[in-house]
Amino acid sequence: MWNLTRFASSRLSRTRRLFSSVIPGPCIVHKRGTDILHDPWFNKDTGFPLTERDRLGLRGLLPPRVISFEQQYDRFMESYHSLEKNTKGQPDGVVALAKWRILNRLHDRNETLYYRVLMDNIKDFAPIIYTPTVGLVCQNYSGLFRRPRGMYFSAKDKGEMMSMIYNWPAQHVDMIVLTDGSRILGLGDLGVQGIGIPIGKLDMYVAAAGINPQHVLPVMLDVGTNNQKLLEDRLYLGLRQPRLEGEEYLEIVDEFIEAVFTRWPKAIVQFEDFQMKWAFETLDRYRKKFCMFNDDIQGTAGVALAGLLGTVRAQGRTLADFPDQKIVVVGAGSAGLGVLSMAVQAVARMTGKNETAAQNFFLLDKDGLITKERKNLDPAAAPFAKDPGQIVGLREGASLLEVVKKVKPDVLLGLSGVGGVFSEEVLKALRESGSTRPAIFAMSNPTMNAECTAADAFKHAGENIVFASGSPFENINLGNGKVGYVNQANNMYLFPGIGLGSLVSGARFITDGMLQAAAECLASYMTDEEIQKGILYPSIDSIRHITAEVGASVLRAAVAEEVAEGHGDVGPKELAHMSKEETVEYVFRNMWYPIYSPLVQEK
Ligand SMILES: NC(=O)c1ccc[n+]([C@@H]2O[C@H](COP(=O)([O-])OP(=O)(O)OC[C@H]3O[C@@H](n4cnc5c(N)ncnc54)[C@H](O)[C@@H]3O)[C@@H](O)[C@H]2O)c1
Ligand SMILES: O=C(O)C[C@H](O)C(=O)O
Ligand SMILES: [Mg+2]
Repeated sequence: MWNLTRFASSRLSRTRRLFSSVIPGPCIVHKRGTDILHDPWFNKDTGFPLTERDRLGLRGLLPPRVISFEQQYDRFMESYHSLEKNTKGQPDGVVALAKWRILNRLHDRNETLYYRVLMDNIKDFAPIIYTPTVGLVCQNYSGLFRRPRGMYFSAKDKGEMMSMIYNWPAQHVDMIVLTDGSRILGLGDLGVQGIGIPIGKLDMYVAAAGINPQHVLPVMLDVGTNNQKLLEDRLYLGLRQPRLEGEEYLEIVDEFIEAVFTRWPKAIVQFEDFQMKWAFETLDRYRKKFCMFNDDIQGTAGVALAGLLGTVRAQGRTLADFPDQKIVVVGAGSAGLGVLSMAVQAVARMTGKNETAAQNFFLLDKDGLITKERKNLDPAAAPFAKDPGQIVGLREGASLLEVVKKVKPDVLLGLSGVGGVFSEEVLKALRESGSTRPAIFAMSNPTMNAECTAADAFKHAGENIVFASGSPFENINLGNGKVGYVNQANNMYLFPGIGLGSLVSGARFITDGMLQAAAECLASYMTDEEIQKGILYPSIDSIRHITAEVGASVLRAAVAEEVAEGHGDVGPKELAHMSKEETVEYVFRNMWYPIYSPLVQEK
């Protein structure tokens, strides 16, 4: 691990020093008067200095007193805290949506202030703009909709996308997160309402990776929905038609991809929350041609692998013992299969044997244990299908409880989207597994879809477990001063660094080596002391720091694999000559930091 000062606290003065070299130079805004006040990219509200009020036609459009950024910040936080106080005792969903609304209003009004409060309070605000509240927002999006954000391409826009892409006001776009809304978290097909996910992911890109918010683009590809409830909802804002399938579907995605990379050839596209068949198909179709990745398959895999390697260390063993871990994966979808392939590749690298690399992994889907006897075995799951004879009595379709009792696994990893499948019996059976420190990864989102709660895990599987969930839970008080630590095993620890590293290296595409480098960086980030306590991932407070390190690892892998073409003034040769520390500094230097930049040139 590199010797960098942790970025644990985000108090402003320290952070400002770190970023002082990257404060953008004066930018000239061509707008005037109320057009500026209504543009969240440039708006400073009461913070416009007098010179800018004079020269941008703002005099008289604002109350006379100029309020400092810090005062504006405090004012927002005060109103946020009074909202917290006033909504105390109300149902969780009502409170969560009220918090989302107040943040969303700021987002729509003043992005600089919004991103500063988000960055500084990421632990409190991530659960609102990201999982779990973003799930509730998507479920209610048509009713909550006030102002559009991002772009919407629908099946009705066929043939028009190349011209539509030029409707986006920014000249320059770095990061695009794209969904078709077909598998939003564990909530299923939410059609056009899924746009909340790309918005939330890109908020994390700004907060964690320091991507300039003027250079991000959330995109919804609306090809219809198969959600009957939405089709019948009079408020539903998407196309009222069943989802396109087959070639018709792919033609829409192809057209969008062509339009995007024609206008912004250097952009990175993150595919998010596509149903499994299209997640794999589109990844296969585009990954060797464009700079894109699928977060649910590839980002999740790296985060899970880092957690699995951390688990071995938490058991007091060395990483060389990883191939001996017995791991049960529940959920054979895009995320579960992504995790398994990366973990099996890691075992194959460690042991030098491909044939036996999958032997300690057990895969279940909604029909139970997947074996070679499975009828209509999905080819993507086939490499992980068990030989029914491998463990006596382990039959095709065995239930999770049977599997846990027979296999006695070290790890139970859930990516099923089904809340509560790690039942009391299953957790108690895990307790009997004989593992020195069993691990439970209840990775499905949002909270109600988690395979079990943190409290149930510690209660039924024992206090000695390692626990991680996809959505946040509070740590568990185990009494006598002992804490059951709750990790958040969420792809947010990797996707911002994968995107950023690809961007600042100017990668032509995103290779397996780059993804592996990201996972290894995250895996090696934690100290032995932290790991012994059961802490597998960094605190979300240090997300910018870990993202810079991940980004730098991805960059170095891109250079090593000769896909880096350079970024801005920095060519591939310069990238290749950078030391490890220099790559981290370079990545930091490329991060945007939310402060008001001058909107007029000094006279
Ligand atoms: N924590 C993270 O970073 C992260 C990342 C990606 C996905 N996820 C979550 O993982 C979940 C699944 O995502 P996906 O893209 O793989 O979905 P998917 O629809 O592609 O796959 C779901 C899988 O779960 C299986 N399944 C359903 N019910 C089951 C049951 N009762 N027992 C066992 N298996 C069952 C299905 O057969 C299918 O194989 C979602 O809730 C998503 O939010 C979390
Ligand atoms: O969105 C998240 O929180 C993680 C993941 O991408 C998911 O689909 O659940
Ligand atoms: Mg996702």
